[in-house]
Amino acid sequence: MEQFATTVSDLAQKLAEILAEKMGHKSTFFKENCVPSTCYLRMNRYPPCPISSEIFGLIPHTDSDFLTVLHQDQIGGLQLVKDGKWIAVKPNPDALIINIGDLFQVWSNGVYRSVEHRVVANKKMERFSTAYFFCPSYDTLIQSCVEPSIYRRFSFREFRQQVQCDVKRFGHKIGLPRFLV
Ligand SMILES: O=C(O)CCC(=O)C(=O)O
Ligand SMILES: [Fe+2]
Repeated sequence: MEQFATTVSDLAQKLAEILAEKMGHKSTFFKENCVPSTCYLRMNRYPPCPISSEIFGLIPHTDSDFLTVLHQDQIGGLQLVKDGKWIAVKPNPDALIINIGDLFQVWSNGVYRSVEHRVVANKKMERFSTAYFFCPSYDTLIQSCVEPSIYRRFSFREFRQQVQCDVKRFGHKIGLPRFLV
């Protein structure tokens, strides 16, 4: 697991740099602010669920990070929104899935989009996935790399606190719309 974390950590760093360069920014921002100690790994287990059409394995959400590197087993169940429709991601244990998170959407001023996704549990088989969340330190200021920005500047701490607060109050994350200018 440690080996996996080290490998995907390097991968996430490289991908962030490439995505930044594509926006015309050769930035040290990610190297300075998203270090292994501020990123984390989550191991997900989805028990079989005979009523999976009524209950989600994981409710629809966007990830609260810059990007997520995801490994899933052969069972399947991950779905994402494309052109307003839910589509299934083909399970492939030999591949990694890269999701753009909320922070890259802000940093790129909406050019890169944080993808909404969910997990539908399998009726008969349990499923496992491992997600690596590429995050900055809590004090890092998140802002667009171009002007005029559609989001106001905020710290990662403020973002996490707002998400937690909304989940407690409304039962779900509101996320980026809260930070529009
Ligand atoms: O299990 C999956 O395929 C997705 C996991 C996920 O979206 C998450 O942990 O945020
Ligand atoms: Fe996710």
